[in-house]
Amino acid sequence: MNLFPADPDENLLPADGIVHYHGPIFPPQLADRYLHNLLEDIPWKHDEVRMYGKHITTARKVAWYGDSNFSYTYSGTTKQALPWTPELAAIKAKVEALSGTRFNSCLLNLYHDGGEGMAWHSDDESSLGKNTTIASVSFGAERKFSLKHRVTGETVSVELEHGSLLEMKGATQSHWLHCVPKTKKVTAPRVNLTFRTMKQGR
Ligand SMILES: O=C(O)CCC(=O)C(=O)O
Ligand SMILES: [Fe+2]
Repeated sequence: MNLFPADPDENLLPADGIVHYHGPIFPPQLADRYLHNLLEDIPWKHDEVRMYGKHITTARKVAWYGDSNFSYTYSGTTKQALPWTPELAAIKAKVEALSGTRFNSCLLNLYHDGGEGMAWHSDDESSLGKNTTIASVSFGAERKFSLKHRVTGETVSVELEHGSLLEMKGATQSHWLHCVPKTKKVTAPRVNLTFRTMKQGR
């Protein structure tokens, strides 16, 4: 739990980018319903990535949704976006209303427990464009989300609550890395949705 209610207008970063944490944006019962629906209905698959020339299958599972005819290439693999489910479309509409941004795709991540996380990275692929807004919605177990400045090494962390929204905007992806650290304390699953605006469908 965050001790103070989130202020969506407060910038969590001291410089070189904008991160707004809205806290929970769905009533708890609706957030529970979305979590169960996402766990059951999404065709979760292990992610295949190329790292240091090796083919790696991740422990966490992923799925990719978007407006029709999107394909997306990263780390040497090409993915085809699935069409929005009614629940994802509803979540997207709520996020678009709060952020004032339109999104055309979403990467879903399933962390089965605290033994799974995401390493330091930034979402700065050329397909996303510069100064893109990424809206991150979390359901299930609360996990720490950390940002680290590429040059100064300064870090900022926030606990992402069940049903919460975090926005990364402006120059954030150019100057800051982010990660979801592994933790022994968490034994329950978490689903994260990152809504993105890709430059074009192919
Ligand atoms: O799970 C999260 O909160 C972060 C996910 C993320 O950084 C990504 O999908 O690029
Ligand atoms: Fe990311």
